[in-house]
Amino acid sequence: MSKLRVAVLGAKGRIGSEAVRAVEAADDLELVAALGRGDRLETLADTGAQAVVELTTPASVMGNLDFCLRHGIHAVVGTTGWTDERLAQLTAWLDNAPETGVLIAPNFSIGAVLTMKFAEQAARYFESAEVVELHHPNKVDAPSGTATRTAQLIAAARAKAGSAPQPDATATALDGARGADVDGVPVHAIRLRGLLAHQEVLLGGEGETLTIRHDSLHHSSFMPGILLGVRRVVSTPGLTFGLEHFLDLN
Ligand SMILES: NC(=O)C1=CN([C@@H]2O[C@H](COP(=O)(O)OP(=O)(O)OC[C@H]3O[C@@H](n4cnc5c(N)ncnc54)[C@H](OP(=O)(O)O)[C@@H]3O)[C@@H](O)[C@H]2O)C=CC1
Ligand SMILES: O=C(O)C1=N[C@H](C(=O)O)C[C@H](O)C1
Repeated sequence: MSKLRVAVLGAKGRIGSEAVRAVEAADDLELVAALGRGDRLETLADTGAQAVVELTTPASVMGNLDFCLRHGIHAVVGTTGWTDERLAQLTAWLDNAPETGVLIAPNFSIGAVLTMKFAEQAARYFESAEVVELHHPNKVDAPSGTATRTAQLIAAARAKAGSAPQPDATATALDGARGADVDGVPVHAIRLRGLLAHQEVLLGGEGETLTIRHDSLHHSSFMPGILLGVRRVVSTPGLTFGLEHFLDLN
């Protein structure tokens, strides 16, 4: 059977360089291009790439996806910075490329995906929910894509259950003291040398709290999810948001 032809964008970055090694090591995949900033995107078409792994920056991702979709190249996207406006633009591009698939995964690690799932399940049982994400200090965006998605899932679950607004008597606060407000869920971002990617979801009810914590200790934690995404996206046209859709979670 012929190997799936895969390219990595952001190939010299922290996660991109690990993804290059993971694709090279996979028996069923062939790395046909490993591109960094300034490299010609035409290389993707020239090398016959069938799927791209996009691991660049929020400033670069849209231009790269525009090129991929105009050339019918499937994409697995780990890059963060997704807004409603960006998703609408991507959906419009996909409408013109109905056979092409795009997976956007706020987090490729199984533990982080489960953290989001557990938080979503637990949200309606607690009065209070806050998210704390902790990352290496080289990260350019805050809060993290994972924390934003987690807060959105919590907020949607609370809204569906008819939960009351969260209790919070704060009357005065320094800017940022209560974190970023993501659909009514406070999200706090910590940047600390020595860390990689970590998250705590804190839930509070009468007389009890529940803390769900996940730690990515090495970029290798993201690789099984990236490889699964590549294998599945080529037969999944349209937009898939979240790796959970490619996992057998119920
Ligand atoms: N979904 C997930 O599970 C994960 C997602 N991420 C996300 O992936 C992204 C990358 O993270 P990280 O590796 O830490 O960041 P890095 O800054 O280490 O890597 C990004 C790389 O992309 C390069 N780059 C920038 N623009 C382009 C372009 N147009 N074409 C090709 N390459 C480009 C950068 O080059 P230069 O240095 O010259 O700017 C850099 O080498 C972030 O958005 C991060 O949040 C990270 C880990 C896990
Ligand atoms: O920049 C990172 O490192 C990470 N980015 C993603 C995010 O913003 O959620 C995933 C993971 O947290 C690592």
